Amino acid sequence: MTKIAVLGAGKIGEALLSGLLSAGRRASDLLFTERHPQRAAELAERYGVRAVDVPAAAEEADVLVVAVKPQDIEPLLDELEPRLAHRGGSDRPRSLVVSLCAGLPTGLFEARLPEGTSVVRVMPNTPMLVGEAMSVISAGRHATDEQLDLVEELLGSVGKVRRAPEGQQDAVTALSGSGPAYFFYLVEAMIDAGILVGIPRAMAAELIVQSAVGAATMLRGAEGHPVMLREAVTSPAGTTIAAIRELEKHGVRAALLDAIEAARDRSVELGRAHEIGSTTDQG
Ligand SMILES: NC(=O)C1=CN([C@@H]2O[C@H](COP(=O)(O)OP(=O)(O)OC[C@H]3O[C@@H](n4cnc5c(N)ncnc54)[C@H](O)[C@@H]3O)[C@@H](O)[C@H]2O)C=CC1
Ligand SMILES: O=C(O)[C@@H]1CCC=N1
Repeated sequence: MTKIAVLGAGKIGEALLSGLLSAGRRASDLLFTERHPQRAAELAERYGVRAVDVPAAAEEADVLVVAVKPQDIEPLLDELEPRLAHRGGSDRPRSLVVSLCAGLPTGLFEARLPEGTSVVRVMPNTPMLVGEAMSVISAGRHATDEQLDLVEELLGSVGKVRRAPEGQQDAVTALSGSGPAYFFYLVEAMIDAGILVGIPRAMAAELIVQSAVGAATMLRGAEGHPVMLREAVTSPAGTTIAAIRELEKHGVRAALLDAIEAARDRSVELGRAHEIGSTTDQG
């Protein structure tokens, strides 16, 4: 069985470990590294997965999933490079490197890791925790079709997967990578509105969350385009159109366009901060 090591077990790293276990992968086929010992101990206890250091991960794993913040990538690459070079000298195939890092191009990994290292860039999202991730994958220069198939299979066990050219990854990051946060933000604001119109918080939360689940299920089903679904809720001289007028007046649609464009731009900036010779802020 393919052995997978998650390098950096924060929010998305944990979501991946948890999702792979729920999908039936054996704990003994998973490893992780985590620089905070207390966090490492908690996760090892919770999931029964072994915490190791980077050299052990590079030695044992077939797939190395990089899940540290883009700002933390440099020291990790420094640590990984000699280990992958060492493994390249043995009979075993070199590990496949899968990056989940927002903004970082496959070219960065290829430039910093031993010549010929296969890299796949992935933008997942946190619904991976419940087997409902949306992941978009792009091959680096040396990744083979078989390696891309392997990554697709891995991520397919924790949600939906699409392939896209790497040039689209910054936009993808802004849409589906960050996307769950926009929905959580909306739900939070709608619950507050429930309080404003006199509904107790717990009940407001139940009404809104179930409406979100129902709406998402309809969107995913055969029912059609979001405009048609919205029109079906919007009665002449009714309540919904009164609300929509306010949303339009407050520029919510324009705010979403600007927000997603800003997220795309930030992803590009995170990548640029790691260009060779760059002195720009990496935060
Ligand atoms: N949180 C999200 O919704 C998504 C995050 N991502 C990407 O995933 C990556 C991780 O994001 P989060 O999980 O949110 O961040 P996080 O900060 O929760 O997790 C990163 C973890 O890596 C550990 N770490 C840092 N350097 C390390 C090293 N050298 N060795 C071992 N462990 C190390 C940190 O202690 C931390 O626990 C980022 O690059 C982000 O762009 C991608 C898609 C969605
Ligand atoms: O906010 C971020 O930078 C990460 C990438 C996509 C979602 N979370």
